[in-house]
Amino acid sequence: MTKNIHLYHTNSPPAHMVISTTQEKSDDFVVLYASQTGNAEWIAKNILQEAKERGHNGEVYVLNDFEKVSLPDLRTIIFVTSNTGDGDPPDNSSKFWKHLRRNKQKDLFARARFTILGLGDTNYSNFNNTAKKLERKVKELGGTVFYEKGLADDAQGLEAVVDPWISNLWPKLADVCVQHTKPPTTAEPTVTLVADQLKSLSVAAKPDPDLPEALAKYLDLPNFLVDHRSDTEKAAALAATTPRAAKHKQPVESAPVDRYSRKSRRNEIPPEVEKYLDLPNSLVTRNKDAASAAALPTGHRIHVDTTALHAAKELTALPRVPGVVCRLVHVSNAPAPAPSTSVPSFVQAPSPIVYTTIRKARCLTTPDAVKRTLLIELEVPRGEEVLFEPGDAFGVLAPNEEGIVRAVVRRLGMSEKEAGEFVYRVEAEMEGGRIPFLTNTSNRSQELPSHLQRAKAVTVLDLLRYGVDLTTPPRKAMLRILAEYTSDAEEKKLLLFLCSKQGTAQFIFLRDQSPTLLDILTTFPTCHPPFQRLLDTLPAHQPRSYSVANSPLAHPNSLHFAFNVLRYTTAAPFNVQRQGVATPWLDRVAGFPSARGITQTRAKEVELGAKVKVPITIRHNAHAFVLPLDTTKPLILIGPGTGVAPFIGFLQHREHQRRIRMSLGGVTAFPDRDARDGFGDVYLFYGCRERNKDWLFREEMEAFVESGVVKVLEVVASREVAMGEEVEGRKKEKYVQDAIRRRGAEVWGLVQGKGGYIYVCGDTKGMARDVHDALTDIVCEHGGQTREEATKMLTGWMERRRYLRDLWS
Ligand SMILES: Cc1cc2nc3c(=O)[nH]c(=O)nc-3n(C[C@H](O)[C@H](O)[C@H](O)COP(=O)(O)O)c2cc1C
Repeated sequence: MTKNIHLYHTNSPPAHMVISTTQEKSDDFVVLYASQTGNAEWIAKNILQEAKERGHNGEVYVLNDFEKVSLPDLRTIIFVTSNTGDGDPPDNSSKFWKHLRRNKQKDLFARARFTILGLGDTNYSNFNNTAKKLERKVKELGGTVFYEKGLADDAQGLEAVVDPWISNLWPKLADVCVQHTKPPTTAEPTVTLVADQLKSLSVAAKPDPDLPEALAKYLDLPNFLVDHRSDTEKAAALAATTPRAAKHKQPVESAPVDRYSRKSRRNEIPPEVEKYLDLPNSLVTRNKDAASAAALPTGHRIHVDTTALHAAKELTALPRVPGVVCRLVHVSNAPAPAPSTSVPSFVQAPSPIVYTTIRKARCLTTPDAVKRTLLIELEVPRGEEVLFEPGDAFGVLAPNEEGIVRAVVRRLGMSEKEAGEFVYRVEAEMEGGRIPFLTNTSNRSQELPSHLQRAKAVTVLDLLRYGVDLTTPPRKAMLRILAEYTSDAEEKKLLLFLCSKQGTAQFIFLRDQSPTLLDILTTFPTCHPPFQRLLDTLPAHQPRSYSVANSPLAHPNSLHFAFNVLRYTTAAPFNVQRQGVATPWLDRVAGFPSARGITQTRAKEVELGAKVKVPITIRHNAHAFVLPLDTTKPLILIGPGTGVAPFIGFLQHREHQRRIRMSLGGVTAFPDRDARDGFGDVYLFYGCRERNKDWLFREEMEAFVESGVVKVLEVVASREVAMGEEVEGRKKEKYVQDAIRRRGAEVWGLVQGKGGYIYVCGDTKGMARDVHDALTDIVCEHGGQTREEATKMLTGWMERRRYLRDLWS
């Protein structure tokens, strides 16, 4: 049902009777957002909340809910949109975009003044394509821009653009939209630093046992903040500045240890109680994880250079403290959840979750390869139907690592019982003077972040395992919230510094260290946020997407996929071990030995039978990264590393199509052609580091060449080439784009002469751009076009879906 939001002052005529003038202020506004992984949603809701605090009336909707407002009647719109795929709009705006494509109303936005905040990533060549496209479209349909769009870059940290863009939005919004109440004075826009307080931040000389060796040499540099002081020294320094805070920060050495304190009670059961534990109805439960508690990860301390903090007299441009949104309500009569390996029901997936089993796992690289790549074959259970075609992807719903989950629980001071047995409901907060997002109070749960809206009976452990992202570096808003719960004045100041203008460089430096939530909490030991407050700002935990590497014609009930196991060490001098979420989990559940003890050769296969369940959700290809229907079209497949995985599916498919046609005696979908001529040439460009270590799918590729499915296979190995090495007077090829350039005349002939299709798949960092440049060169050289014409031609191929890319970073 269409809901008309109020567009005019109460004594104004209804919208459809009013001829708008550009000067006239609208009574309210809407924020329309599209978000794939939650950033745009979070920002959109925060914009609305702050606007309300500033006296504006407004509402927020996901773009696919556009029918809840009447688009032609909207007067002031703030769009916030991210991207997915190759500059494509997020899934939750697909209906809206379809509506725009079909729309016949040329003046759909004639009354609207609008602005756009785009969230993108410069690792992708179509940077912020959706925001740019949206702006063009809304202008075409009559909309006028009231504030220049902002294009934020996730590669640099969204905040660098988002924060100033939002700050500058307010006066512009006030020009076009009525402020019904006077905005309250915003709390704490600036923190003034007292010189004396800053002294306590200087570096002391005692080495920190946690400090990576490589860092030691920096310790004597002024202002490199690694705090080596003992707790006594710290407390003394603190007492000198803030007597109240010092009370909370007793030096460990001098504090009497109260073994019955709330804190020690959690991990230690007094011996006198121990003997009663096995009695039925004992009030104290044995902490089964007590023994392993010591083995939980402790988190890494992050490092911050405080030179700029010392130089600053004040901290400015601090984000406002985000509003309280989530409340955790204990559902007292709910039964404790049974232990389960299934994904909790509150988790929303784009398609129904299917529990597959791992049938086979194979390591595709040798133990000395730089990356470790696994191929996993999942079996879809009988009775479940998973329809897919080569080029589709699916999401794996892996939980956050259990050790990190438990360590966060411990760090937040929750007991095992509170976290694992108590059942909670996540509700939208109603109290504390918060201004609700929605005027219609009947469906308050919509104010919650989408990923928590169905959390009606959950445990804290399940929220931490499947609900929230614990590994993405924190947003500034998160640090701002954490500052509110930090008792030590120095730590608090440092948190505020990191979210301030003066701390911009250090915030970027912090992101480069890829800290997890646990690392942040470890770095700021006096920070004790309530768990529900973290729910307000932690991003949604996401299924991890993988391309299907098989054809349903070859393996109808299986899904194969290949991936690099993500484990790495951060750049020197930090050298911190990090790992991804889903790939180490898959590595473990697939039954391989741990990464440290890799012994298997690339040939080793693990047959697992039906032991392990992997929950998946199919994501159909929104951007048509699938084979063309006409099999006579030539294919140019470019996929270095695991980017080749979908092409293995393509080629299996082609192989089976050929077999089927042959077995039918050459009867094709195009009866005028003989089956043998019914398939276009296939060129496969593949890149690896060293052929004998990480040439993935080597046997398969060679077999495709043998059977004639692939006409040309080019394999380029980047680490087999020394700097500037030449062969026959030419630079030796290192990357796929080098081989593409060498075969430029053929590529041009296949695409332009025979209507061929180009597919590019893989990691975006540079590769997609380099391949794009090589293709531009080919069009110039072999097609006789200028660079500008070549760029236009490639854009045309993209629009006609003859040049397709499936990229990730
Ligand atoms: C699979 C994937 C594809 C993406 N494609 C693009 C792209 O083509 N262009 C771009 O500017 N940003 C791209 N991005 C970056 C997102 O727009 C950016 O990370 C944004 O912050 C995500 O916001 P959201 O959580 O609201 O979806 C992509 C991100 C992912 C994960």
